[in-house]
Amino acid sequence: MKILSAAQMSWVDQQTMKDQEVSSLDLMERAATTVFDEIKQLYPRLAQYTFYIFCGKGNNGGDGLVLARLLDQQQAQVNVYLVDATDYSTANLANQKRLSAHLIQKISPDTQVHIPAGAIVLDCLFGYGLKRPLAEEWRSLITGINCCTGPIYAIDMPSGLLSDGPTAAEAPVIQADVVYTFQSPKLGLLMPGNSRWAKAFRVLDIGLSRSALEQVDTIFHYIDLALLGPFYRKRSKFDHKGTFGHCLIIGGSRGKMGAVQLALKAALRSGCGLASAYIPSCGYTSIQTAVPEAMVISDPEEEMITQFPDTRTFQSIGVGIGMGTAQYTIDAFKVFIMQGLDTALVLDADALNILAQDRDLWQFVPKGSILTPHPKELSRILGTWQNDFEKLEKVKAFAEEYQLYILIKGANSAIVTPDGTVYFNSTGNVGMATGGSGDILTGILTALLGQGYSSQETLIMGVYLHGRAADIAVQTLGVYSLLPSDIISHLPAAFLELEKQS
Ligand SMILES: NC(=O)C1=CN([C@@H]2O[C@H](COP(=O)(O)OP(=O)(O)OC[C@H]3O[C@@H](n4cnc5c(N)ncnc54)[C@H](O)[C@@H]3O)[C@@H](O)[C@H]2O)[C@@H](O)CC1
Ligand SMILES: Nc1ncnc2c1ncn2[C@@H]1O[C@H](COP(=O)(O)OP(=O)(O)O)[C@@H](O)[C@H]1O
Ligand SMILES: [K+]
Repeated sequence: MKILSAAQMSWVDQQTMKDQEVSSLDLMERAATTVFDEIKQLYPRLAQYTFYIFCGKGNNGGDGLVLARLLDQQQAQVNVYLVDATDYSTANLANQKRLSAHLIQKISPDTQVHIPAGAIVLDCLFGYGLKRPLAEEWRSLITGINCCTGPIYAIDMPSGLLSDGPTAAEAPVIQADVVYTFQSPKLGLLMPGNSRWAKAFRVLDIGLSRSALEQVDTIFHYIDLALLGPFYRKRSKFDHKGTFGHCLIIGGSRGKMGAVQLALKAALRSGCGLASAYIPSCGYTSIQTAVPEAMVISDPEEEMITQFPDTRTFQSIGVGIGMGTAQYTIDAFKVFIMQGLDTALVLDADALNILAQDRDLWQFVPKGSILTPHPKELSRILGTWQNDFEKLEKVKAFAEEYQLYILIKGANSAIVTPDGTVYFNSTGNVGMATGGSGDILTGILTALLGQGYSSQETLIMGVYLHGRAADIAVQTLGVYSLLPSDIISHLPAAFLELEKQS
């Protein structure tokens, strides 16, 4: 799914009116009705609820006015607070007239509101039309709304949050529990720094012109199952273990051997033909026992890796998890990386930490390799950033300079390719915030790369399935109790969904 900017949304909006011969008013009715359907599903007995609907002067406010009419028709208690203006949009004005006047109360940006307990707030002050951060005069209204005890649903965007650029931490912005955004996710909804304003969002299909959506050119994409379908490979009857690659996980140190176990199990659940590990010798028995399907080569040293194996017979190599940064390991890793390998690697954890200490090493990392840093590892590599948008630019520049694929891990993990394309993940949940989740991802990615998927395909598919397995798992286990190993045990269900869709 494409992620569109405000300007692109506006263009698609205009094209839709032409292509489908509908008016702005029709489109607004359609958009607001999709939100109304969602709200009705959440609160089937609408007549028992009170809604506080805050409307601006543009089309986002127009959506709010339509919603107010639809809710009023279902006997919900409706209170509309409309910002007083002289320049309402045409569709906004038309919808004011279609609503009983006694429901509307005019307010100004500095009005202080008090929302009673139990009321539901619909935020329709500003959508993608917000051009710059809201001025100070809006603070009292926004703060009043944010102080409500009930849920806040934002229409299209939380008001005050910019769709395409950074919003200052201290800016007045609505803190939405759920954002119902139209047709395409907006960048502002995906950035971790904006999470207190957009706690969750849902993309609602409002039937905008397919051909217009296809024509829009963007570097930003949102990963869904449809994106994986075209490159997912079905297996044939005569395939054998040699077809699916021999993957190697290099990592582990005394006390951190579990990382390698998790990665191996995840690799085996992700379809590799053969899986091997290279580890310090203290882990030999535990790995052989815990993962009988895997083969183990051990370093002469007990506690840490002091030399790297000959990797020429492996189709893919994942390096760094649980590996530690003992000087012997650092020295051995440097020799390994400086030999000039011709296979793309999956580099995580301590492999990244070692590389981060010596910028001269990056030139030796094979082109097309995959880096999977979490935020701390990323800052060790790139230094600091002012906001998520600047972080993304820094990652893009680095990915291009060294021709690498970089995954910025977290909620809505972002894949950045060497040509500057960015894919945001749509799966995953906070239950994954437990040590070990990343080791599993390394296993999945190494297995997919070894099966011949390109680095880009590996990342799109691996990151999606990793999160999807966790999403399936939390349906029965919940976010508090989810263990990284539960992600592995639910990988089959995630793969089955993909198999069915393809
Ligand atoms: N295809 C679509 O995308 C559709 C969009 N619709 C709605 O229309 C919205 C966009 O409508 P508009 O373009 O009218 O924009 P908005 O309603 O988001 O806001 C625009 C108004 O806010 C003012 N404004 C912008 N920045 C400001 C600031 N910093 N301080 C004070 N005022 C500011 C503008 O001058 C303008 O009057 C979408 O977010 C969505 O809710 C739907 O009604 C129909 C379908
Ligand atoms: N709140 C969250 N929502 C979605 N995914 C998450 C969340 N927190 C963590 N994850 C995912 O879990 C994994 C954690 O990786 P990482 O921090 O490297 O863990 P570790 O190294 O301890 O195994 C990443 O893939 C990340 O995207
Ligand atoms: K809004």
